[in-house]
Amino acid sequence: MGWEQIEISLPNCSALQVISFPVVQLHLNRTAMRASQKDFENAMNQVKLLKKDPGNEAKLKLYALYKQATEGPCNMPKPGVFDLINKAKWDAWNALGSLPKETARQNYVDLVSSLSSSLESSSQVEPGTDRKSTGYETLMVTSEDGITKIMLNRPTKKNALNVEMYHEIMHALKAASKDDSAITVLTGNGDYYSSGNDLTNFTDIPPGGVEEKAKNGAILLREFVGCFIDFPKPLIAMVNGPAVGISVTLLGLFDAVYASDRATFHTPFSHLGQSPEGCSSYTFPKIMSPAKAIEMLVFGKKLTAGEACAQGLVTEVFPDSTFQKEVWTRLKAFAKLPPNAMRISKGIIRNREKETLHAVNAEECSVLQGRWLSDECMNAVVNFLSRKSKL
Ligand SMILES: CCCCCCCCCC/C=C\CC(=O)SCCNC(=O)CCNC(=O)[C@H](O)C(C)(C)COP(=O)(O)OP(=O)(O)OC[C@H]1O[C@@H](n2cnc3c(N)ncnc32)[C@H](O)[C@@H]1OP(=O)(O)O
Repeated sequence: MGWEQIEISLPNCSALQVISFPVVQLHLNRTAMRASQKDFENAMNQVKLLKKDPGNEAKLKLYALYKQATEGPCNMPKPGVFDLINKAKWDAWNALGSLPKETARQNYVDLVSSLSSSLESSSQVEPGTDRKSTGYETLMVTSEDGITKIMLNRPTKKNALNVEMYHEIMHALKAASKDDSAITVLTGNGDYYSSGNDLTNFTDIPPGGVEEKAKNGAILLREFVGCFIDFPKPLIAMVNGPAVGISVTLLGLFDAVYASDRATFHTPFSHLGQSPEGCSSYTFPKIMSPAKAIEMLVFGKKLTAGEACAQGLVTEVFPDSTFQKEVWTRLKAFAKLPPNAMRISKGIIRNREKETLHAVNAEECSVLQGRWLSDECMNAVVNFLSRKSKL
């Protein structure tokens, strides 16, 4: 059997997003199959024509089904823990166990067919989603009525923060600090506020290896959190849905946090082999008491919006059905207040803590740099990427 590999190039490429798709010339026994060779070949051609990224989970499933359909059960040695992409592919193939080749072939055809229709219909339902609308790839930034709104705009990825998004948020915050708006609002597009750090950030390892990756990650994170510490105007979070990881920890640096009653607040750092960031090791114990902070940051307790409000992390909770209307009405009223008075008052309240916050930020980033190199962290990332675990 002859076969070759092609790679589909996708926007926002990370290592896992260039998982190879197999293209084969098959010489299969038609009579033994439920899906014919022609169906299988058509399905493989259809994959190449997909206009939207089907996502890593689907790509791994396609890879695994293709291997199972053409070679049978996984017979390769298991890749090492740091070989993230090959390990994710191996895990996906191995998970199919002794699934018969014919069934794998049929499942491949069915999966491609469902992907083709769902990707087509989702692009009809949400035109513009995930597309550049304001010069940003991962954000929608608008400024009106004295309010600059920075909206995280990767709804299909639950607004996970990829490296590009970290850079774009820093850029947007710096621009907002200088524009003529009175207040700045951060919110999410879609059903999530944010699922936190994009775990595929861990996959494209530079020539300097994982150490260099971790070092660059710590530099990026320190600069990113620093922008929140230094932001001079009232900064408000509109938490429209569940929030995870760094999107939660940063809330301690906001001046008001309004949440939908659909929102939840989850910092599963120990589960991920990681440690707190966003200055939360300092702000959370102050906001909610050390014991409550430890429940969240060490034991990964997920809070409802009501619980987060009772503990002081959230300013006020609104029913999801009226969340947008009520909060925007309030924000528009805030934005009419004299901007200089608001900026100066925020400064008096926040400035004396700034030096401490920068020191905490530096320490948290340095600790995390070490954590990212640990087996605990690597295993958690691999497990998520190979779909063995979710929060
Ligand atoms: C070493 C270099 C580092 C460089 C970066 C430096 C800065 C890092 C600083 C911060 C470090 C850590 C802080 C954190 O934020 S830790 C928290 C990390 N987040 C998670 O662990 C969440 C993982 N996601 C999930 O558990 C689930 O997706 C969910 C959020 C519970 C939602 O589940 P669902 O069933 O409703 O939806 P699902 O199908 O899983 O998701 C839809 C698609 O979105 C993708 N996706 C969601 N969240 C993430 C994520 N955090 N990272 C990457 N991808 C994510 C998911 O994979 C689906 O994609 P696809 O359709 O399969 O392609």
